[in-house]
Amino acid sequence: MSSVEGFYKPEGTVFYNDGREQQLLKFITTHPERSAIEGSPEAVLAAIDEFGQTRDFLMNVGMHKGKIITDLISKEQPKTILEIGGYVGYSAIMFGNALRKAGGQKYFSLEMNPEFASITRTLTAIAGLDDVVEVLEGPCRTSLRKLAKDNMGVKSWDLVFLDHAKLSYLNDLKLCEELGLVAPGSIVVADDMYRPGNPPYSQYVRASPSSKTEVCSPFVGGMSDDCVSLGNPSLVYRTSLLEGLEPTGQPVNVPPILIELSNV
Ligand SMILES: C[S@@+](CC[C@H](N)C(=O)[O-])C[C@H]1O[C@@H](n2cnc3c(N)ncnc32)[C@H](O)[C@@H]1O
Repeated sequence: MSSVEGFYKPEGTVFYNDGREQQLLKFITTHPERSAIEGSPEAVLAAIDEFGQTRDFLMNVGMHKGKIITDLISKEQPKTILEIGGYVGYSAIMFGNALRKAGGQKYFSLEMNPEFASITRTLTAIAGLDDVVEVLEGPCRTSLRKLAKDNMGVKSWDLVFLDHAKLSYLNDLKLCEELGLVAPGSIVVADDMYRPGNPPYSQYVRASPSSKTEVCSPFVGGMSDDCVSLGNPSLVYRTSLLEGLEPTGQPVNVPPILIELSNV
């Protein structure tokens, strides 16, 4: 399978955690342009894209969908961004850079795989963003509780980017709501809303407080157990679906609706 010029290699059946992430790290740290890459988020992103285009597919948000979100960051000027699902740091570098340019302060990236978290730390340091981007390693539900407890100077997050296990989006958004990490004024961006799609998530962010309360009744006001979150049914989102291209390019028969933007 060959890649289309400017696009990543096709995804394949096995598409991560098969050694390619370590190969990416080596590719960047031994890159012939290494001295030019140092301290430049744009050059690190270009080198990651070069790997995706010439060596192996990477499950990054990619430059096309990424631009939708960097434009949003420039427009909305969040001070804080929380990302769930960091992988090797592509989105943390792209959005952490946009956050810094917009005058923001803190980008937290939650990643449960220790090897991926370590690669993100190394690549964000090479990009010169280690003062902005902080990686929290471990399952996100543990990290979210830690963030809420420690406060980190941030009560609720201005922008939350969901890009981890799609089936967990809704339960983890509800935990963010319960913990007050998502509150009025927050923007929630959810990736991959067409492929593979996420009907329970989409229905929830469009539902009225009364219908959400009805579903939770009689437990509203109580906290969830460790596994299942009830959320905060009183929150109302203004929601829109945005179109973007996958890093591999867009197959003609797949509608390109990929990102869901929800303002509380
Ligand atoms: C699609 S990748 C993220 C890509 C990244 N946002 C980017 O665009 O560069 C999804 C990541 O979420 C992580 N992940 C999945 N479930 C998680 C969880 N419960 N807690 C933390 N990380 C999780 C995976 O290990 C994987 O690295």
